[in-house]
Amino acid sequence: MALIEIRDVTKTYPPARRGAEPVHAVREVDLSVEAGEIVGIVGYSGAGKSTLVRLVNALEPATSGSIRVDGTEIVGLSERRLQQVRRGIGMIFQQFNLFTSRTVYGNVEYPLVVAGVPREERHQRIVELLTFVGLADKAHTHVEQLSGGQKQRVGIARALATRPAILLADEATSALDPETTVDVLNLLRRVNADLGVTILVITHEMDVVRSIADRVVVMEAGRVVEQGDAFGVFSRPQHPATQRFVRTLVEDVPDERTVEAIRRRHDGRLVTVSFRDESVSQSAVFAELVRRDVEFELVHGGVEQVRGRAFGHLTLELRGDPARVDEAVDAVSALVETREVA
Ligand SMILES: Nc1ncnc2c1ncn2[C@@H]1O[C@H](COP(=O)(O)OP(=O)(O)OP(=O)(O)O)[C@@H](O)[C@H]1O
Repeated sequence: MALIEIRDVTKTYPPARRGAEPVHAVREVDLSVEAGEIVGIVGYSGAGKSTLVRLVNALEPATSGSIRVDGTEIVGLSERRLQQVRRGIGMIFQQFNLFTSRTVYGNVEYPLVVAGVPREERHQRIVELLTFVGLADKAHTHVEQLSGGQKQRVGIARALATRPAILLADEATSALDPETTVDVLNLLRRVNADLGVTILVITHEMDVVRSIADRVVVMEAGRVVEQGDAFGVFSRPQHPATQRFVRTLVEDVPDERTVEAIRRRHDGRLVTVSFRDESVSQSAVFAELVRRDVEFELVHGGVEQVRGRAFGHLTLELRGDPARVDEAVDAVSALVETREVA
């Protein structure tokens, strides 16, 4: 059985005032998360991501449906039992939510004190955690003196203190600069690989999902509109919301207006080459062109990597002897998906 099983879950908030409509924050969501996975949940603001996370860690009750965490049904569970379930779930936030008046040590110690861990054992655990997140030398620094990236490391150490099986990261890198984001994502990857923690990453940044998620779940207006393994979702996005997200990373095939603009500067034959299979490299495609003396220029698009596999679309202008260009297009079409641009 999956570590987290969400079945037909709906969360409806009552109308804010009389005569207003109720808010359907999460609607009929089905989602399974296997132990050891890193799952990225993406969606624009208001899609229902944070609400879904609050339902999973039982900060709020679902209106209907079933949520099982490690086999325990949490919908309708008593507060006392919910506390036990919550202990198995760590959480990190965009704004870190640390105690600013305490030291790094004090922040990581807090959940251990709450869990009743004796002082000596607490100390060992804190040293171990701070070493793991690379802050052993900052134990006695006040968190307000730390950089954003360091604060999130403290957040991660604190979230892991009681050895949860699940870590929920709600926009955990959204307040960080790109370089620090990479560091924190690398740390999360180690949390997953070395400690076996299952991670749910909630974000509106596709780049974050691309670099860390095994599986992607796309939400819109409270619903899960698409989900699948990361490469599949990135290389063949089906839902318009997913397509919009993927376009934030790589350009799609050119639309009509783009083609018009390209045509103003390029009168050669235009072909879009789509990379959706890691076994074919760009250089293999280019070699087919070069071999036939076909000159080519990249006029639109780009290729990105997800977990080491390339995806994306390149629109090329091809010039040369027409028969050789035909031959080259046939050869390239045998390798990858191609499309003539009218
Ligand atoms: N406590 C609440 N009471 C009423 N409506 C709420 C409450 N919490 C969230 N909502 C509404 O539910 C919808 C989903 O919000 P949610 O915060 O889950 O979205 P999100 O995808 O996490 O977006 P963001 O990243 O902006 O937080 C929104 O329309 C929001 O206004």
